[in-house]
Amino acid sequence: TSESARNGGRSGALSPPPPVSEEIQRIDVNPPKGTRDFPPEEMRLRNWLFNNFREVSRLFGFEEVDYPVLETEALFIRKAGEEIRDQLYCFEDRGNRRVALRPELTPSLARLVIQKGKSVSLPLKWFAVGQCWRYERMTRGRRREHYQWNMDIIGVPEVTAEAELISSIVTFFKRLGITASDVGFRVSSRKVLQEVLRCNSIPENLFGKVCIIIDKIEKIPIDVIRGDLKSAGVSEEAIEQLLQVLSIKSLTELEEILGSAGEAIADLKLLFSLAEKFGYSDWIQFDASVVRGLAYYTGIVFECFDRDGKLRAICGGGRYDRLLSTFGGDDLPACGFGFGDAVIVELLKEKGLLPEVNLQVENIVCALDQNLQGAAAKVATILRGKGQTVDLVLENKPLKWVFKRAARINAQRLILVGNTEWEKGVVGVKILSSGEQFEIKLDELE
Ligand SMILES: Nc1ccc(Br)nc1
Repeated sequence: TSESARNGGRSGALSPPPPVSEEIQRIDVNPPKGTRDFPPEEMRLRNWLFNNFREVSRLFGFEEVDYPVLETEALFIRKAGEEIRDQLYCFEDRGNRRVALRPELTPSLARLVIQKGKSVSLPLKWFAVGQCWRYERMTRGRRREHYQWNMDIIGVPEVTAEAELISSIVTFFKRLGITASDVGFRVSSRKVLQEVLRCNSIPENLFGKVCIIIDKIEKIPIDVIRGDLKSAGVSEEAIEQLLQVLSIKSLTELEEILGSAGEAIADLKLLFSLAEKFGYSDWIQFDASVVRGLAYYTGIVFECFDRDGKLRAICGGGRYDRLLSTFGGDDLPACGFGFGDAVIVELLKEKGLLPEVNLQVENIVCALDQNLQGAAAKVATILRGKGQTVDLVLENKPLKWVFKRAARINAQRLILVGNTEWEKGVVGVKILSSGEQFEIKLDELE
């Protein structure tokens, strides 16, 4: 007919086939460079990890918060030469606003605390698990996103806050089977550097920049460190004193050099005595070379390392008492940590501690005849109403197929809805592990 002729010989077709030149190109089905998909198995491991983050946070009485992954770029513009700034995933949006995918969560926390102002009572104990981003120009194949667990205490100037945070991380490690033989915390205080800079009349506004330069001390040659410090405006004498304090190996030695009057010594001595009370003395050690790579830390800083020395820092944190005022808010004492989702998984693999997180369904429900699909749906609904997990077979499939699916989803029992049984008000049950088979009344199902 003329219609079928118009449709390339296919009668009834609604529209002509696309002209050959508009063939649909297959899109790249991989996620964007540096990002990950989480298919079911990977998502089960991620949920297991994040549930441990959340359970520890709950044990410590922390409240969960969250913020947009997209923030104004200004929140992350700091002039201390941090890597996190160099790799900011920033762009101009369609409203010509400068925005950025957050590289960390702490500035968002500071923004929300300022926004809440006097309406929140201190101390705040907040936690978040959020995706953070970076954009590295030369894509060394490194990831551009990861998830970070953060716990922060706002409003507590005492070192008890830092001691509590380290305790929460130790609690997390213990839950996963990680011990003080596997990992340790290197602890110091930036007040050590602050006291050296003050003694040498180095302007306070250089403090952040000096810390960022010193944080690279194990990654770049010492002469480059000296050069960078000199260019930043630090005197030769101050540079030598800085490098000297960084090599101090004990609190006793530190006290000899700085004297016992300074805040740095007092904070560190209190932290180590609290560690004793919390029961995690075996997990922490003083290490004057720890500065951490974020400009806003002002006091205690710590990072967790694997004792085999194979991995990057597992987590890190510290006190940041002056962050809020950098956003125009009133300063509040604050401390917190960030714990990424990548290195910890590498550590668990190393230690053989990755959990078996298999899919587990209690029931697979199947109609033996197509006319019983409604009955099967009713059985599934009854079970689900009792809190049972149910995989309902949605198509007319042979039993062989059903048994294969039952095995794949690791179902505990197969519920068969057949005509004869249904007329008697019962269903067939097969316990898949034992093969035991029986009938049961609908209202006795549980
Ligand atoms: N800050 C940051 C963000 C994303 C990744 Br991956 N690593 C560090």
